[in-house]
Amino acid sequence: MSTTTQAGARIASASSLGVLATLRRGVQVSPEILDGLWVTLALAVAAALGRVVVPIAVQQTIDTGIGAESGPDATRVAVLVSVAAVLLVGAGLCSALVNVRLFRSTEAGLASLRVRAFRHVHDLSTLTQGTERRGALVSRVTSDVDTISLFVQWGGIMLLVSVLQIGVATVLMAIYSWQLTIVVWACFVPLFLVLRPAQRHVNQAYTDVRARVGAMLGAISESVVGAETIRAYGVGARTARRIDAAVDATRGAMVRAQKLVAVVFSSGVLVANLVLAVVVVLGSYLGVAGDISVGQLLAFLFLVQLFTGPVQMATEILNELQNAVAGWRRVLAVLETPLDVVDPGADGVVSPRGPAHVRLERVRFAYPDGPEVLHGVDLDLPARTSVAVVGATGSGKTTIAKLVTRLMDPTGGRVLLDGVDLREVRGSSLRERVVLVPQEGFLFEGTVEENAAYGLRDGSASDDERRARVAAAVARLGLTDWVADLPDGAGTQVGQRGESLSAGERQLVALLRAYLAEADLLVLDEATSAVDPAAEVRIARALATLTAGRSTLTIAHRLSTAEAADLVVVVDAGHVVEVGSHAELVEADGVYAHMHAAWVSQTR
Ligand SMILES: Nc1ncnc2c1ncn2[C@@H]1O[C@H](COP(=O)(O)OP(=O)(O)OP(=O)(O)O)[C@@H](O)[C@H]1O
Repeated sequence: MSTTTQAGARIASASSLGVLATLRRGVQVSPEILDGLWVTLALAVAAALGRVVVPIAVQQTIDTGIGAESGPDATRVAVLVSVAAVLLVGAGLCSALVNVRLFRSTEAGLASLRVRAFRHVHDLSTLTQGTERRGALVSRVTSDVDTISLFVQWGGIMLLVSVLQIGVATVLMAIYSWQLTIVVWACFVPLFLVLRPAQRHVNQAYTDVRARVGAMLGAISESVVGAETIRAYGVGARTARRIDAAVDATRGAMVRAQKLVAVVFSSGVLVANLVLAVVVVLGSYLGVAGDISVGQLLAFLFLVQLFTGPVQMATEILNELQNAVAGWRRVLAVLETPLDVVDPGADGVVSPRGPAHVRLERVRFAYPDGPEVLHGVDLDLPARTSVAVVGATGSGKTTIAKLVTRLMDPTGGRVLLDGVDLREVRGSSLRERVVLVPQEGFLFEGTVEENAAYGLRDGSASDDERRARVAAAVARLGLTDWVADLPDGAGTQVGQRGESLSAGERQLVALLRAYLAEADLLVLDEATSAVDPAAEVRIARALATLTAGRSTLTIAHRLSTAEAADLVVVVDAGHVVEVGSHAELVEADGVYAHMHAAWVSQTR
């Protein structure tokens, strides 16, 4: 047994790009974030410049107003204060505008990122989706995008303003006293050097946090979806323990990340206070020596605070940045996961409607990371024929059905629809011609009628048309009595996932849906859930009408279905071992004949 390829791409836990490459790629994916960036930047520069108004005003007021050589000059003080007030109001306005503009552009960018990530998740085959827990996948499109939004709207602008503020403060400080400026930088440079490796640890810690949050959401959503089974088997305590462990792991990861951030933050505060003390002492000496005026020293102290503020904030910004980069990496990993079932789109062949003929040629298949489960299957399913696939559990029947409906592609060989490889058929055309009716059709919250109408291909049909077509299908499948007996007829609510209906009723809705789809080939995974005899008769009658004159491939769990089929295909451990009519196969006295004999002796 040799497997050359494997089906389904795995969704990586995170993209492997570095911080800058992640940001660059993130912006490429959501270019709306950059909309009007230059104006926003100009406003941010104005807002940052506004921050030095106070130190300059203080210095000017003291040195040239109050402490003027010719005595205090009240007019000059008044002018200085008025100009400073106007500039401060202007800077405040710029700052508000920056926030509004950033909020608008990032929300637009992130909304489109969410939509794109969701579409991509949707386009991934069920096989690829299955490589990650559903809840964790949802968290990539929701909470991971939120972390990006937090950073871009707050951290991003703070980063920008901080860098500008440090630059402007440095220039002004150097004008007042280059000696003290060197001292300030000399104290902060080591801090920057320490921050760099710390940043890598914080980065790792936040990647861990995002992964744990995803795992936690996965565990929680699984326990909500599987609530009935959990209750039925009384495994609530075990499930609770699993969730507790996931919550605890998330808490642990967060605490670890926050501890790192706290250490970095405290060292920033410590250095900032140290610098202020050093500047006061050295500044006093320089003042006595006549190298700096009182106004300049006071202004310098203000500037030191302007300088240290962003440096301390840098740790918090770093925090947000790491969180955002970790989130961005996880979202990008989804977008970078290649589609394994690629729709050729407009380049694809439009398969003409009419009786469908399917051929499988040397089809091989292996699930991701699994052994080969189909070993070179050859099969011819003529048009307008009802085919029943039978075989032991795990023999590969469902796998064949998924390949014929192109929920996944074979890892070897090809599946042909009217002579054309399914990989070359346009997705919309394939969906029009081939419909899979799963054992348990998923019902959406809504009415019986709305759920049946999911089968309709014409999305533009009006409500009245839809209602009329559903009613016609109900009549055609002989379900008028059943619908009339429902509490609100076709308008009866099915509840979440159809849980207000019985298993048999859910099957009827699924059959209505399949009938409305008007497919040329129906692939039916026969329901195994037992229903009462009356429902059984109703389902059988509806099925007979649904399949009449159509090509059908049924995964038969009951041999009565095989008895009624035109052709029976027997699958055993990934090989097709017999093909023929029921009578022929019984006559041949092979695998099928023995299965049938065993079944007859048990049931009749
Ligand atoms: N998603 C999956 N990932 C990995 N292995 C899988 C997956 N689905 C099925 N398999 C394996 O592939 C083999 C064939 O499975 P398949 O579902 O086609 O069997 P089946 O004949 O339809 O069985 P049943 O009658 O129980 O539905 C089995 O060994 C099964 O364990």
